[in-house]
Amino acid sequence: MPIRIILAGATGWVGRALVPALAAAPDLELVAGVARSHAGKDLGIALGDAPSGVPVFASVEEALAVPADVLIDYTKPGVVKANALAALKAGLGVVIGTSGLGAADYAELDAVARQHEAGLLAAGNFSITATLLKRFALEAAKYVVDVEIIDYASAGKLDAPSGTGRELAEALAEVRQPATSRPVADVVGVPATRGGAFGEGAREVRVHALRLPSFVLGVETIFAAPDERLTIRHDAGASAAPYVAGTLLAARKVKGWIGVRRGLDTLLD
Ligand SMILES: NC(=O)C1=CN([C@@H]2O[C@H](COP(=O)(O)OP(=O)(O)OC[C@H]3O[C@@H](n4cnc5c(N)ncnc54)[C@H](O)[C@@H]3O)[C@@H](O)[C@H]2O)C=CC1
Ligand SMILES: O=C(O)C1=N[C@H](C(=O)O)C[C@H](O)C1
Repeated sequence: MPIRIILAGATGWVGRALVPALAAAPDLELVAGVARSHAGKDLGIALGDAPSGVPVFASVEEALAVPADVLIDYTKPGVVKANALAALKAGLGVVIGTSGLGAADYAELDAVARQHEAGLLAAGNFSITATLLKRFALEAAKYVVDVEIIDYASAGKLDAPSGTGRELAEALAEVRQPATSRPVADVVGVPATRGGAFGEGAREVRVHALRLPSFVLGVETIFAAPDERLTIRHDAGASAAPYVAGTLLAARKVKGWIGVRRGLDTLLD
C-alpha cells in the first residue's frame, strides 16, 4: 500500500515541484494539499493542470480529516510548527522543509513526537550537495579550530539565518573546538557586526546573514588557521528541483523511527 501524503504549501515554489514527483512515485500517494488561497479546489486545477482528484484544504488541521501517513511541510516559518504539532498528534510522520525553526523548537517537537510514537525529519536543505557541505564541514571541524558562516539569500527571505545556515551552525556548535577569536563581549565598536551566535561560549558558531537581490541561497563555511583558510560553499540555483529527491526519501523513511532527526545527512550511509 502506498505511503499517503499530505502536502502543506502544495502551490508554492517547492510544493509545485513535489506534486508531479509524488504523482510519478508508485510507492507514494498524494491524498491532500494545503494552500489557503486555493482551498476547496482540485490541486491539479489549482496548479493549472488537469484535475487530479487531490483536494486542497485551507489548513493542515482540516486536511488531517483525510486518512494519511506523512505530512510534508513547505510553508512559512510562522506556521510550520503548528502544522507539525497537529500532524504528530494525529500520529503522522512529519517531513519539514520549511525554515525558521531551531534547536529549542525541535526539542519541543521531539517530546510531542515521542509522546505520540511518531517520527519527524527536518532538513534545512534537502539538496544532496548542500547536505554534503554539512558533512564536509563537520569533518573539517575535527581538525580546524576556527569557523564562521556567511549566509546569503534573497532580499525578500523571511527568516535569518536560513534553514541551511541554522542547521549547519547548530550542528557545528555541537562538535567544534573553542574559537581563538576575541569574545564578542570584548569587541569595541558595534558588536552586532560579529553576527548571530548559535551554541555556548567559545564553542558558539557565528553566522553573518546577507539579504540582497539576485541571491537564492548560498552558505559559505570558512575555516581558518594561522596562514591558511578552507572555504566550503554551496549555492542554490533558481529551480526547486534539487530538493525533490531528498524530500521524497524522507517521506519514505520517516515512519521508521520515533522522535526528531535533523538533516538529510542522517538518512545517508
Ligand atoms: N529544506 C529545504 O531544502 C528548502 C527549504 N525551503 C523553505 O521552505 C519554505 C517554503 O519555501 P517556498 O516554497 O519557496 O515558499 P512559497 O512562498 O513559494 O510557498 C509557500 C507555500 O505555503 C503556503 N502557505 C503560506 N502560509 C500558509 C498557511 N498559514 N497555511 C498553509 N499554507 C500556507 C502558501 O500558500 C504557499 O503555497 C521556506 O521556509 C523556505 O525557506 C525552500 C527550499 C528548500
Ligand atoms: O527560502 C528559500 O528560497 C530557501 N530556503 C532554504 C533555507 O532557508 O535554507 C534553502 C533553499 O535553498 C532556498
